[in-house]
Formats: sequence, C-alpha cells, structure tokens
Amino acid sequence: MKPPLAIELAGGPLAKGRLPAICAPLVGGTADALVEETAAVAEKEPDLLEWRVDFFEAIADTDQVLETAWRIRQAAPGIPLLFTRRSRREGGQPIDLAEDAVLELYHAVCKSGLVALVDYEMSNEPDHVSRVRNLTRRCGVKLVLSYHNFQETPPEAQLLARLRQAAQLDADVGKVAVMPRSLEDVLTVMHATLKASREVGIPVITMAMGGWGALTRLCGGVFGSALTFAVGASSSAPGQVPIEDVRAALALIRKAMGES
Ligand SMILES: O=C1C[C@@](O)(C(=O)O)C[C@@H](O)[C@@H]1O
Repeated sequence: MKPPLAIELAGGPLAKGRLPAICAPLVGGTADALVEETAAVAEKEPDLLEWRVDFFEAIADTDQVLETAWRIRQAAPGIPLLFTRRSRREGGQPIDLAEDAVLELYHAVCKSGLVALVDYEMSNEPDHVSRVRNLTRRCGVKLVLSYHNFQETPPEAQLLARLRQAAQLDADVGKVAVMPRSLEDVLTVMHATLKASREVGIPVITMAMGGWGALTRLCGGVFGSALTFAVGASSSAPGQVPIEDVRAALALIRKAMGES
C-alpha cells in the first residue's frame, strides 16, 4: 500500500529497499494556470506536489491563495501538498510581501488543512522560524527547514551543520540545495547526505543543482536523501529532471543494486 505521506517512510539507502519520494513543483502564476498545471502533473503520480507560491501573482491576497490551494487539491486528489514561499535571497521570485505578511499567510494556509507540509528557510529570523514551528505543530502540518545556495557548494562541515541545525530547530525534515562548481562539490553533497542521514535523526533532503547536480537528483536516495524534486510540467530550479526519467533511473539503480 502506498503510504499517505511517502516522505515519512522514505529516506533510507536504496540498498535497504527504500526509494526517495518524488516531488513535482507547481509554478503557475495564476489560479487557472496552476489548476491546469496540477492536472497535468497529477497524471504522472508524484508522491508530493510543491506549490511554489512565490510564483503566484496574487500571493498578497490570502483569500485567493486559500482558494487556489483548494483548487490544487481538487485537481490532484490524494497527493499531499508542500507549500513553499522561497525568498528572493535564497533563489525565489521577487515578491512584495514583508516577512510578517508571509507568516500570516503561512498561518492561514496551515489552519486551512489544505497543506501537509510547509517549507521555511533556516536563514529567517530565529523568532520567525520558531513562530512557524509553533503554528505548524498546532495545525498538524510538517515543517521542512531549508537552506539554498545558488552560488556555490559550501564545505561538507557547513552542509552538515545546516542539517543538524534543522534538527535542533525541531524540523520534521531538513533540506539543503546548493550549486556545484565542480564534480568534487557533487561528492561533497553526497558525502554530507550520507553522514547526515545517519546521524541527524530526521529525514534529510539534499541536492546539487545545475547539470552536474542532476546526478544527485537521481542517485541522492542511495546516500540517504528522502526526496527528489522532479519536473512534472515545469521546473522550479536548474537541473531538475523529468519525473519519467527519475523513475527510470531509480528503477535501474535499484535493479543494479540487487533490489526488486
Ligand atoms: O528547495 C527546493 C529544491 C529546489 O531548489 C531544487 O533544486 O530542486 C526546487 C525548489 O522548488 C524547492 O523548494
């Protein structure tokens, strides 16, 4: 039976018979575009959908956000929704919303019961991070605490520190996405993933972006990444691979590693 929230069960090495969950981003700018996008993506049966609300033109109108979240859920029944406002600082779209307004939006969305998880960046004010932690807990929503670096790949110790920090801040999931400047950087991400998945005590999601980083999107599960972002209709970051290709690669890796 398919688990209700694959991410809760995913995350071990494939050699132990587990697969990373597959999450497809939604990046439409309007409600109608998002509904169309969702219907197309849902046919590909990702484990999770991520609504990148920073792409949504009406992000400042909470009622429209809630109504659109509801329409997304209707267009993809049974697929849990991850709600993400990526800040411009960490690679998101420029939006005209102060952080307090973002928190109010998160509050309304969590209370609505429409989303299963939210993503919030660890680099936000500690007070904001703890407010998001408290409200997600009150609403029964899982919290992904994330870190993104579109410029470079910090050293392994820093990646590990970020994932440990997510656990210390009581996240349900820790996530890092970084830009590799060399193949060594790709290895750094995978090494940090293996260590973190063994020691931090919460599921970790990691990836390197861009062309080299595509390797981590296909093989990251082997090293303990709980989830991989893959393109259903449109990509939300450089290097994302179509869902079909990710599935084929995962099946091949499992077979080659001797798993059925
Ligand atoms: O954090 C991430 C990961 C990501 O940046 C990627 O590289 O796949 C894509 C984003 O939409 C998501 O919020």
